Amino acid sequence: MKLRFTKMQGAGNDFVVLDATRKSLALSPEQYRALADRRFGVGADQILIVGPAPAPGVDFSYRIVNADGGEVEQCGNGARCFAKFVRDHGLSDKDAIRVQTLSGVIEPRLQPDGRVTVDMGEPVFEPARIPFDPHGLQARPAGGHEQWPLELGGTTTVMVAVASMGNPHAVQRVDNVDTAPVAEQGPLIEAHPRFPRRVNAGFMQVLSRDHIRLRVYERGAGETLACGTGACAAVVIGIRQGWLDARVDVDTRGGRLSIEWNGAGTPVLMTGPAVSVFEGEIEV
Ligand SMILES: N[C@H](CCC[C@H](N)C(=O)O)C(=O)O
Repeated sequence: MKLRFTKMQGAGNDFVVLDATRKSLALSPEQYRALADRRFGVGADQILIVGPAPAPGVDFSYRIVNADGGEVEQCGNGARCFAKFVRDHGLSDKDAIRVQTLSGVIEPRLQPDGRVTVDMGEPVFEPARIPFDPHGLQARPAGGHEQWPLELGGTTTVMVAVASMGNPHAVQRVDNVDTAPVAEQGPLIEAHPRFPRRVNAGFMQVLSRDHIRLRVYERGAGETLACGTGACAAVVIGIRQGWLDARVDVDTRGGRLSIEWNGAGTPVLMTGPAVSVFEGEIEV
């Protein structure tokens, strides 16, 4: 099958974007993996499939498939690229675009400076809704801002806090993201049995109450240069732990994301770049 695609990136998290607004697309996990392959295909962390409005009151749908071929619930950097894609391709002239994802409706808004702000909805912290199985673990400190001891085998136990932005995140605070054991611990956390749907593993360095550095070993993609939902998860966790204020700049290896959260009952707002790199055609 010949496919037209747009290659995009948001803070270095890169995507193959497919337009399924006029004609539905049903690719297999193998075909998605082939598209994402950085040697034999286009290369991407995720594939984004833009579809028509599934219901009144929503402008589009948008599906996300990780490089490993698995479909997932949400993608923050992808949401910004989605919004730029539909504007660049004349599919919408709106500034604020309501889009249905597997984890609900989100609303990216194109800003005059070219960045995109996304209302990512409210974070979730209850373990069962992450999902995370804390059975037999003692949270520290007990109470609303708990961290959990996660055994990684051998003598290594790390303290993680968990959150969902529609997709699951386990975040640990580290002294320096440059020396954090992302390559060693990332895969162990991602596939840890206490996360029945696996998990994105975040490593957060707190520089000040409004500035952090972050690396994320993503579920189904490995370490990416940036993770939008990971930045949201790290900030809301940092706010609950008392380390951060409501507005935080998140420096990732691929660029800066700005996150705002004003506490329980309010949505997380994420602002960052969205860039089209090239258009192409490929046989899959
Ligand atoms: N790997 C993620 C999906 C992509 C999220 C990330 N690229 C973002 O910008 O939020 C997961 O399996 O939940």
